[in-house]
Amino acid sequence: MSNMLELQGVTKHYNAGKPNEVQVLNGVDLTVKKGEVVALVAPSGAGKSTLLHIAGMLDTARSGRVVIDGTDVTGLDDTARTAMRRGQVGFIYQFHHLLPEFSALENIVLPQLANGVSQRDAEARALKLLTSVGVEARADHRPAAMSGGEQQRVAFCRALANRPALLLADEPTGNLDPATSDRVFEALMKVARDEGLAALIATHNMELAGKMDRVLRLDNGVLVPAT
Ligand SMILES: Nc1ncnc2c1ncn2[C@@H]1O[C@H](COP(=O)(O)OP(=O)(O)OP(=O)(O)O)[C@@H](O)[C@H]1O
Repeated sequence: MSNMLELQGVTKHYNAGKPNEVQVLNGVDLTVKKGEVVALVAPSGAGKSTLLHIAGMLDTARSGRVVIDGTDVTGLDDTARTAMRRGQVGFIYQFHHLLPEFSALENIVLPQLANGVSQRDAEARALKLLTSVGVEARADHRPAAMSGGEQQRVAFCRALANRPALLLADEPTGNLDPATSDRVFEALMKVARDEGLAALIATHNMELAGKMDRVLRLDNGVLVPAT
């Protein structure tokens, strides 16, 4: 299996050099292979979001290397990083961030149109994704007319709309009740498997973490296998 995401010796400090300096990442090494779903667990404030932002090129490390699908993105300029992110990375957050004035289907179609896909192909892809997570009956609903679990499944479809190779998720089921969280997670795993994604999923839920291929814990700024 090929490596989709590699972090080598990644460090991150906030307010570097100031009295309120916070050292969050102290040399993170990580490899996620194509088709592998990895759980990231840690107490609140340990640096999970920081790590996901660096892995997804939304933030930069102080030192170390980030390699996505064989490309070292560490030294890329903003334009190249944005292009790489749009093409390769899908994000899901705790809150869905769907566009409120558009339907579920349109929320998944729009990022594809922005990427040059035809309306017809974008709609076909959107419907296929909605069907695979069991919310195709809500295709014409706006986010406000869907349940939290449905909204989150749509957000998941949107993250996958442009066929990213890497999925990064920050507490994707953190806002849902346990039964809904399980359902959304099962859908997420199924599609991740079907599409051969590499995924790094931060969660506080150890039961869900245990269903992934590997569980890593962020401990004092480094990643260790969770026991
Ligand atoms: N822009 C910033 N400036 C200064 N400190 C920051 C900044 N962003 C995050 N931090 C600090 O860095 C640490 C890690 O934050 P981060 O959001 O990555 O943690 P987390 O593990 O995702 O937490 P949670 O589970 O609560 O979301 C925290 O102590 C936080 O206060």
